Amino acid sequence: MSEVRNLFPRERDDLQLDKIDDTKFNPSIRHLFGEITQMYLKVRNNSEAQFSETDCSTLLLKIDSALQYVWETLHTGQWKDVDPEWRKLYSYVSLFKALLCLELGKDEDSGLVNAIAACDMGLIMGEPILDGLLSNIADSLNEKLWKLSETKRAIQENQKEEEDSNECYPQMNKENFVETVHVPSIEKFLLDIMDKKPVVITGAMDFWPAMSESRWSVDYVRKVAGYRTVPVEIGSKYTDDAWSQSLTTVNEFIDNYILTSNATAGYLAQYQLFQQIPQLKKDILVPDYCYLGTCDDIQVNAWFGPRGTISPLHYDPDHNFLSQVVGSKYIRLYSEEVTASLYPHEQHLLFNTSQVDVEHPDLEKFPLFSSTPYLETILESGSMLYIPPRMWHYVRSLSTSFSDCLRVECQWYGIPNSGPFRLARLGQIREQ
Ligand SMILES: O=C(O)CCC(=O)C(=O)O
Ligand SMILES: [Fe+2]
Repeated sequence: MSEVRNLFPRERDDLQLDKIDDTKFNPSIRHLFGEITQMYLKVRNNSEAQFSETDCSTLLLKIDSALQYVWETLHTGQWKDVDPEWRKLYSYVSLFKALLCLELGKDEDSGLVNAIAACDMGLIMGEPILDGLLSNIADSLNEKLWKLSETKRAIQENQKEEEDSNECYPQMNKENFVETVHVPSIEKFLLDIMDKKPVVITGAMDFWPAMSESRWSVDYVRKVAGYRTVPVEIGSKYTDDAWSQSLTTVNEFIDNYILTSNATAGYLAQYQLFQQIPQLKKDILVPDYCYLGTCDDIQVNAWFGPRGTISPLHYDPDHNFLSQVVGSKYIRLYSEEVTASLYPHEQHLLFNTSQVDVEHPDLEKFPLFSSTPYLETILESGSMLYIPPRMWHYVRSLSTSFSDCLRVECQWYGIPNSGPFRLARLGQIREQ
């Protein structure tokens, strides 16, 4: 375990605390942070004689109250307005907590699991610090736990048997099919496709490591990320009242929602998993089409879930390359011009989402919907769907599915789905 412990900064200077502007904090939290930092350095330098187990527990209490205080601040007002200094503070305190968890856990699995959870909370809620240190620590610990569990693990079957799923296939009309193009040239993409129409692009993912020998099996995801904490959406769609979000480990998510038929859907949705677990990013190759815009900010979001997840009809501001790695999805597309016939929500946080349940529309309430033209496709593993900015899309998974969505020119248009996770979307973050 000492190699993981060695990843934690040892000296005050190594912590680069000068990069954090603590004048943004009130005196009590500044004082608490100073105290915690000092204690962390003592623990890190292994001054066992001076630092007993009781001291460690006291430190943990201080750390937890600091985290709680910062959490409150992070959840006040809109996510986009949160001062990055508070997020950095959250990351530092999470780093200190991770070391404490290892110390208190005495190298038992539970200590490692708690340490990973601390790092992940820092990654989800915080700002990157110290060159991705939280990510590196969590990655090393995950690998350790995976190796430890290998000896205990019974041979597990990889995939749940998918029951005969014909009835979940939609009735489709050939005339509405989205055009399919096999690896279009850059010129063709630029002149005929970009900003103009959606197309299914085949062949562009053939060399993705993620696609080789079905690399992205459930077992692989467990290996790379099993013990990592991620936000998941619970409930079939984010417009439902019963919809909520929770934080869970990838292993728990797989056990409870992917490998078990569950009455409530769980969806690891629109999440920047690759920022949190950069190792997974090596498995995908961003296609050249993504570099054609004026902006090179490419965001990769993961969508991992069982059969039956639904993303209600909505639009996003970016060019989107929805790339299907595992399984298949039914997708319906409507152009921006027909927006009025799609009855967008009036609530300001949902203005980019239609009120219509696409496959079971209430035509008395939404009469224009039935005659509104659309395109549709079943996106299969190995294909990517180009969705132009502001084109409406509805997505339902037809099997266990893993998609990566590559977004280009992500800009803040006030569209509320760019929060730490989609908590921000429904205004569940308290307004001041
Ligand atoms: O795959 C899904 O469930 C939704 C995908 C989506 O909305 C997007 O990539 O923008
Ligand atoms: Fe979308």
